Amino acid sequence: MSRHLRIGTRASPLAIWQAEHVRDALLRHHPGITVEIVSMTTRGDTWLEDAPPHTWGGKGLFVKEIEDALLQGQVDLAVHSMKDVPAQQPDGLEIAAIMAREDVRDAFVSKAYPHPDALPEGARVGSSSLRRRAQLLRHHPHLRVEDLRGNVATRLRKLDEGQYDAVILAAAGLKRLGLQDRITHLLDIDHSLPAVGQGAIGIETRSDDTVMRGRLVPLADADTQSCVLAERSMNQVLGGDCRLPVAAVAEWRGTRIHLRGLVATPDGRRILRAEAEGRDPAALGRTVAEALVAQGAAQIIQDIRCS
Ligand SMILES: NCc1[nH]cc(CCC(=O)O)c1CC(=O)O
Repeated sequence: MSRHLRIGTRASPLAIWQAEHVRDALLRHHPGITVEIVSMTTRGDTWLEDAPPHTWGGKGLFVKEIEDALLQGQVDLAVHSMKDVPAQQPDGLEIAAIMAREDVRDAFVSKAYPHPDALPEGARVGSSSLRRRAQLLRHHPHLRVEDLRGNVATRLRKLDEGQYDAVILAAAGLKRLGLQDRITHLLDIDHSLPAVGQGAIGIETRSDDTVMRGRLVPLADADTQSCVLAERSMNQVLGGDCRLPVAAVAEWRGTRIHLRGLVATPDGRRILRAEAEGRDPAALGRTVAEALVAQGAAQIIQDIRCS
């Protein structure tokens, strides 16, 4: 039983923060082990072409290389933002633990404008997410939503340089990096329904590594895990991933999980919504997905895939 664990992660400052967070929790729960962080560059990090993310092709742009390292035994764990993790893991791998969720909301960041309502006609808002674009345009059709890529610091720098009047980022990333002061306004969940898994950190291992799975048990947060499972179950039925305008957020309400889901056209003109409550996360996800499909969600997703 190895006492030296290697964590595979992307190299961005946020990914490193998350890997260190997992390392610190492992060291707290398992005195006597040592942990090494192995950072690697993924296709999602190096993509430079001027094509919108939903056309990049292939799911899991940010996780594939790390999963390969895990399968080949070069690392023992992989730490991901659950938002970037596809619905299905490759054979032999599984998400063994999901940690307690950070703020699930999207954050509006701007120097001149306190709120999206204050943006003038034609203002440039940076976001490469079709999900954020659609929901913003729904209420503010007069805005110009423009592509914005790079890690959190890069996106803020592009805002500061004046390339945009505002940008939208996950609150979780800003808070983890100590950049919460940059948040101008936290977007209400009903105005910007978050991405599936947003704000949650997942830890992936080899399915046959029972020792590692045992060590991860104390790091898991059962409430977050069931919420993210409900969101992912909805997404799996829809065949969605983080590049599509699909959103979902689940939360516990007493003894039941409440799940809200959304599918939109990229221009925000059509927004389908469904919600339900239940105790079984997977069944709840399917229920909400089926309610969206009944409203035409499958056709919207199909149209985007083929465009
Ligand atoms: N798509 C990249 C990505 N993956 C996870 C986060 C934020 C952290 C999180 O949601 O856990 C981000 C950046 C962003 O959307 O602002």
